[in-house]
Amino acid sequence: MRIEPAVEVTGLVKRYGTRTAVDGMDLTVPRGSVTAVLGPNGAGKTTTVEVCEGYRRPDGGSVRVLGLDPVTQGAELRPRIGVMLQSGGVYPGARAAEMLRHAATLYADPVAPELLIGRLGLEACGRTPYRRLSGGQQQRLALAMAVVGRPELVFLDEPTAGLDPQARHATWDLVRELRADGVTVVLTTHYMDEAEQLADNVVIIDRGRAIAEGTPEELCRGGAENTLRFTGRPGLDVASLLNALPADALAAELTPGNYRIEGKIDPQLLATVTSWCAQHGVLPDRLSVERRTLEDVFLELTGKELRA
Ligand SMILES: Nc1ncnc2c1ncn2[C@@H]1O[C@H](COP(=O)(O)OP(=O)(O)OP(=O)(O)O)[C@@H](O)[C@H]1O
Repeated sequence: MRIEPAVEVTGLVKRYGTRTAVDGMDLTVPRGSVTAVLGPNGAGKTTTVEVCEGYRRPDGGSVRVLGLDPVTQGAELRPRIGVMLQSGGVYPGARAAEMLRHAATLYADPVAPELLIGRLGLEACGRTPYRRLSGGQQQRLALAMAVVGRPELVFLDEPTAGLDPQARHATWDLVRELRADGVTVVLTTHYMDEAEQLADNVVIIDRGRAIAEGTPEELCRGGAENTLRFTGRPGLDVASLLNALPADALAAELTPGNYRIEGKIDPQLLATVTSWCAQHGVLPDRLSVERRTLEDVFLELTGKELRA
């Protein structure tokens, strides 16, 4: 028997006036997984997630969330999902702890609000009105609100954007616990390490469609196993470097001053590169042999860095 995915988006189209924000999106989120949706600014991540949450009506295609249509069956769906929006949706004068306690009363079997307040380091701001919380505190409160009802499925839109490292790790731990409890998590993120750390499944989207999907390992497996990277002055003569390398090697200046060589990276190739650098008066300020990362895959597929 086919186990129905938590989210199944097929051929989704969403327009804002004449602008097509989502243009034939296919997205499947298996139950119990953490799925990270990665994409450059404006790729359509938030719009896709908002359609799944029932906040926006699709202009085409089909969307099923926990087997339900978010538009026509929203009332049935909403109590079963948790939503953390990028911003808004909150009365600015309400106090943090009151809001969370109130949210908890709306559910049959909520998580104790005090537990979440402790876990997310919000103890100091329980009596603070929402509008006076720092950006990071507002975000952690939004996360607490999203999970307080013990949802089956949680949507987190850039949950750790702008958080300090401690709050970021607290958020990651919470996501791992949700997953261990069988909760399905869909998160959008600009952080590759977040996707690598948390996601079972990564979907890369660009210009309103999914362009690649798989586990982080699967996505990184294609192409060369190792890369050699170095940082030097921008605009080095890559064609000349390529001439010095074995025929099957690739070299590119990925972003100004950041060079990458792919191929069979062995001690001989390393010596060739450093000798080329010496001949051209280049002292790399960083030189390393690394595995291909999600960032590389992303850059190859979209031609863009996540954060410009
Ligand atoms: N309410 C709106 N009205 C008009 N255009 C919109 C609206 N919301 C989004 N857009 C446009 O739709 C496109 C997709 O936006 P969306 O916010 O879904 O992308 P995103 O991938 O979440 O981007 P980001 O990473 O910057 O949050 C963008 O071109 C954006 O300018």
